[in-house]
Amino acid sequence: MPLIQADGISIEFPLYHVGARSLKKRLLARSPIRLKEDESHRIVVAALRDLTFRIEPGERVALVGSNGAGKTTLLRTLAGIYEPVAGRLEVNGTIGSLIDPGAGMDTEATGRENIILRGLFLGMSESECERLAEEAGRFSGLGEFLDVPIRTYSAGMAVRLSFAAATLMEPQILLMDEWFLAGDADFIERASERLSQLVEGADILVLATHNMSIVRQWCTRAIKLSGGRIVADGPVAEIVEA
Ligand SMILES: Nc1ncnc2c1ncn2[C@@H]1O[C@H](COP(=O)(O)OP(=O)(O)OP(=O)(O)O)[C@@H](O)[C@H]1O
Repeated sequence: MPLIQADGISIEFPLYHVGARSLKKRLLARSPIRLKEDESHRIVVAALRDLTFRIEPGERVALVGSNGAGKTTLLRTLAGIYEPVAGRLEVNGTIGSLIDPGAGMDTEATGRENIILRGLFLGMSESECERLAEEAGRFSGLGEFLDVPIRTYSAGMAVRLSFAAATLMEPQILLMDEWFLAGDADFIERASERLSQLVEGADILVLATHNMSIVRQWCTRAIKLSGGRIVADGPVAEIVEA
């Protein structure tokens, strides 16, 4: 059964450039909450602090909170990109991740090659992968750029390809950062039907966003983060003011 269970998870990022004692002292004096010294005497950013929650099948969860609250860090942690320094995280189910465009892709390979590699990794046949790559190319509108290395893509082109790649599979758990919902109007219009299918097909949605109308439209529950902690968790109507 798809499920996310987090028990007291914390994420810290070491700031390697802070060597000088005077700078350390100044940083710690200014921000005693988010910045701290770890046991190896490194200054670290406490990005997520002691989070405990459980997400069951059928739940569509919005991660809300101001800039730097920890939303993207939590999404990346659920995707397995970051490892908690403390606590226990269990994520059961296949994951579809619309967090960082181009993540998990080979930048030297072309868009087509990346789609084919992903399909093969998912156990599809070569001919099926070829067909999906064609379809992804059509859908993303990349045209001849489908056959050039993705390191040459613009940010918008990388989003289009990542979106097409993510919709090739039907994940049980869909993790999404709101800027995947941004982009040029023409693409969003074409993508919206596919996005709805993707969301509807997933057992669990976790979406990080600042856009409260998207939260009301898509989500059933909201987890509000502030300073890396959970400060509220409940039905959207309770957490998000009208
Ligand atoms: N790679 C990193 N190295 C150091 N600090 C980081 C890193 N990634 C995030 N942080 C810090 O972790 C904290 C949480 O950042 P995060 O990007 O998760 O916030 P957010 O809620 O997604 O913000 P926004 O709404 O601005 O996207 C911030 O203090 C940020 O500076």
